[in-house]
Amino acid sequence: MEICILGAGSIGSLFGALLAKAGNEVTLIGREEHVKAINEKGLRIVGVEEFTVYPKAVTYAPENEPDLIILATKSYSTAHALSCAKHCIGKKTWILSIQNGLGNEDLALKYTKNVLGGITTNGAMLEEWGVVRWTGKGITKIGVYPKGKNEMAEKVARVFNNAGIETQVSENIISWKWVKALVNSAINPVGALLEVKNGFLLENEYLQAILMEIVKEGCRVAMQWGIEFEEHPLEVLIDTLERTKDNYNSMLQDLKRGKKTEVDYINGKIVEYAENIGLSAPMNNLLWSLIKAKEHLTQSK
Ligand SMILES: NC(=O)C1=CN([C@@H]2O[C@H](COP(=O)(O)OP(=O)(O)OC[C@H]3O[C@@H](n4cnc5c(N)ncnc54)[C@H](O)[C@@H]3O)[C@@H](O)[C@H]2O)C=CC1
Ligand SMILES: CC(C)(CO)C(=O)C(=O)O
Repeated sequence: MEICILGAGSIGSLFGALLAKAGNEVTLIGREEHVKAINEKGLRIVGVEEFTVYPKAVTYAPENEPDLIILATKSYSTAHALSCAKHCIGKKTWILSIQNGLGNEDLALKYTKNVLGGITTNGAMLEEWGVVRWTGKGITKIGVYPKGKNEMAEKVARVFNNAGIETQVSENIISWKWVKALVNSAINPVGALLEVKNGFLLENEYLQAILMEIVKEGCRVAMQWGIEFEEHPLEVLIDTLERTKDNYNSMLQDLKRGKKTEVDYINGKIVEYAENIGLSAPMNNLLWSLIKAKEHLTQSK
């Protein structure tokens, strides 16, 4: 399969490397320094598996129209990335988002109806230009966005599974995007504000109760939008905390690096969806504001 990774950073490079290793025609589209390192020395994966591949790497989307574009930028870069790559979104091209947050697939729908939604619990971190650490093996769920399944979703899942990316097809992928967003809406801002590992949020009785109330607030919004959960978000919350107890969450990592976070596309989106139907989401609103304030604090240092 001919695949473009739009936003080849941590998770995008990991998926691109595994897909290239399995013989797919992969083009990574990413930052100049990372692209230069890959073209000079190849893309090296360390951690869960260790290998080096030599995929095509460019800083600008090529003219050819791939079978699949994997959207792997941070959510705040999605709109710009799609506008830069619109010339390679052909009639046969499908776009799959493996991003956290809500709304990325809706942005892709502005360019094509061929959109797959996705979530992944694989972990990846760019260690240095050209080198990505696969920090944790997880599972990936994909499906026609917002709901449904078709031959392309099944085909992409086969290609991913053949490449060692454990993948399941869901007929209700939007519910899984919401489950991930609800879990992130609790773990990420609270862990970021307290600057603690995910495991502390689980062990501390006060914090566990607060996280559950945050998730319940988001659940009420989701259900008003007709979202039907295949697994209850509270169960996924506890499972995630147990599975990632040694992690500093990505929002805290972004703040530590003085970077923007994805809070606008997690807690911010939950507030937006609530207000669109006349509800309020006060806990998400408070966390959204606190993280925005902390972004200003860390970016001004
Ligand atoms: N890193 C991880 O373990 C996981 C990340 N995710 C999600 O996946 C998404 C990506 O996360 P990371 O890979 O960690 O972020 P990252 O910041 O490591 O990678 C994103 C890359 O996109 C590039 N980019 C931005 N705009 C671009 C454009 N217009 N054209 C080409 N490249 C562009 C950036 O330079 C950056 O290298 C986020 O939504 C994140 O929440 C989900 C699961 C796990
Ligand atoms: C699941 C979790 C919370 C793992 O840390 C994550 O997705 C993140 O850090 O963004």
